Amino acid sequence: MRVAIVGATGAVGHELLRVLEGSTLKTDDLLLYASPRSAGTTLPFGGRELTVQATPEGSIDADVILASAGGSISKALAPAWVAGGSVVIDNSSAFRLDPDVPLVVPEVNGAAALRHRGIIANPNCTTAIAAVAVAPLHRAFGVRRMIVSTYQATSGAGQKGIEELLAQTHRVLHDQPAQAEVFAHPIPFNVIPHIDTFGENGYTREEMKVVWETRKILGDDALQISCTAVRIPTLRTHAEAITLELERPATPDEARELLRQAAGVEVRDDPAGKLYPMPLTATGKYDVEVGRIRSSLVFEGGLDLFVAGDQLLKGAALNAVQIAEYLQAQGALRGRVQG
Ligand SMILES: NC(=O)C1=CN([C@@H]2O[C@H](COP(=O)(O)OP(=O)(O)OC[C@H]3O[C@@H](n4cnc5c(N)ncnc54)[C@H](OP(=O)(O)O)[C@@H]3O)[C@@H](O)[C@H]2O)C=CC1
Ligand SMILES: N[C@@H](CC(=O)OP(=O)(O)O)C(=O)O
Repeated sequence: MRVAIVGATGAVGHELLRVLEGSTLKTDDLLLYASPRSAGTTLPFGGRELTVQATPEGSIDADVILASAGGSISKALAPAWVAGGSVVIDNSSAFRLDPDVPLVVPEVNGAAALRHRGIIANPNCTTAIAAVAVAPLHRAFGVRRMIVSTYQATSGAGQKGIEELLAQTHRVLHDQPAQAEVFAHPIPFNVIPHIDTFGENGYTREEMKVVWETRKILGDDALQISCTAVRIPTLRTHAEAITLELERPATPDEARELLRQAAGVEVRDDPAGKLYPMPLTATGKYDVEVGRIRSSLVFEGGLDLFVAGDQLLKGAALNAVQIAEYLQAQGALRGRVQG
């Protein structure tokens, strides 16, 4: 099995390398690609240093391509990768809403991946993290309406987001002005309700991704969703407050019990013991933390919860590798016959 990572030097790319090292995916050979400026640099994998190459224009000789170099690269190059016989698992938003492209969170709708035509899309990070927590509740109680407020880490904007938070914080602490480049405003000691571009309905694209992509993953176009997406000055891991109106009433105990059995979820819910989801505890974890589970004061029989999930893992790299692992476990990912 030959695996390639396109965007290996980025925030998601680094995590792809780490996740692959511990993965059950049998990787005989790993090829690393990035922009021409990274060509010749090396990254550690399996005790060796692998050399990064400039991403070629055409096909790549790999069975699986894990793409995390942005939407424009995926849009331009994925058709050639597929024509060359590779299965592409794409972290960008380029193909997520394409009806011919499965949008997959393995714990929720893994079987959809089997219907791919060469490309499988990895969801938006905020969406994937919410889906892991909400899908079991949707199956059991039927979610009618879902209201989400997010607290998104700076690494959601990639490596440059991390660098901007660190550099600006240093400047602010030394009484120097912080110049915003990556984010719309200085991010240290601030929260910014603006991620991606604003649409005509007043919602941002990040917020609408949560609406569109959650419906596709849960296979429920009737689901009513509203989201407010906010950038906060953390380095890593997105948190989300989620309110659910349910078709069939659920108690917090029923929800906790259900979520304890759910794949990819860690119930962390003992407020008296100061135990609840937080970026500090969820960072580096494969499971999404879910807690603060309580009866909604607004929707009778509904629920309020708080989740925290490492968006570079479950929101990107881990989910992508889990899709490949799922395909392999189903016998749907065989090494190509080399000609
Ligand atoms: N960060 C996150 O939390 C999440 C990100 N994603 C998606 O994953 C993708 C990558 O994001 P992220 O890792 O954060 O971004 P980064 O900015 O950290 O990394 C971007 C990567 O793309 C490479 N790249 C840039 N331009 C080119 C080019 N012209 N040709 C080939 N490679 C190029 C970069 O290489 P170089 O180092 O050489 O510039 C780098 O490896 C995006 O589509 C993003 O939307 C999805 C979910 C979550
Ligand atoms: N937009 C997300 C991360 C991301 O890259 O999302 P998408 O893959 O949908 O563009 C954030 O900034 O936190």
